[in-house]
Amino acid sequence: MRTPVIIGNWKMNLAPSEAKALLRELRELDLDQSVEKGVCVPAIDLLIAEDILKDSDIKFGAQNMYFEESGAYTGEISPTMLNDIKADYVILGHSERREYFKEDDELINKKVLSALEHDIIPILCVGETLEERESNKEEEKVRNQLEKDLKDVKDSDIEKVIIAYEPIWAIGTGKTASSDDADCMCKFIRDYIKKVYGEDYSEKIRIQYGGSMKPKNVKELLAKENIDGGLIGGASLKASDFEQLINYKK
Ligand SMILES: O=C[C@H](O)COP(=O)(O)O
Repeated sequence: MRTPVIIGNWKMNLAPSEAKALLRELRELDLDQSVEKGVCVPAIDLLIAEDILKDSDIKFGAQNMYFEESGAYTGEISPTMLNDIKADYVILGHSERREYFKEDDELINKKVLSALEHDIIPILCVGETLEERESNKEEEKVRNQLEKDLKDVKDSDIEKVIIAYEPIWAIGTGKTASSDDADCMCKFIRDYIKKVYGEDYSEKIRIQYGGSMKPKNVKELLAKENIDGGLIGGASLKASDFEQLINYKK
């Protein structure tokens, strides 16, 4: 039985004063304890998240990191810095990082391996563009990303990874993949893990859906066999929406 996992990705939103207010609101919510939950905040908000969430069961993490531990890498944060503040997660390979910051699979793979080596849970994002979907290339695209981004990830580490299937055309657009299509791609990912790592691991690994997941569609999406949670952008910025998402079983 996989524990559902719902994570907010704040993206480049909420300056420290706003972050403080939302985190304090989140901490006061009555959230379903059977759901793993967390927020991945901008780097400048990480210390605030550590402080405000420390006695709650809401975890937190970063939206990116570099793979080296320290050095002359202006503008980056490292896995050891995330360890120092006990961050639980790091989002890697988000389509916005791939598109706007030209991150390629080789770099993402180094980051995934580094996160695992430092006991930080990587939330690896994969997904196709609209053009790729319209030409029936979504499986090819996602398989290719998985092959490259998970290269050299050991059997003993694979179940720690969370994979987020995020069709790019559904991100921030209000268009959600149908629950059947989302489930079908999450199953495709699970089957890939089964082929490479075996059935045991494929049954344990958690696969999220991301792309305009909202209180109104969360129940239907998470009722699907292969969708174990959500990576939520816009709807994670409002406490009441985040509450409804986490409490989707109620
Ligand atoms: O990481 C989150 C996804 O990009 C989804 O964003 P969204 O919920 O605003 O569509």
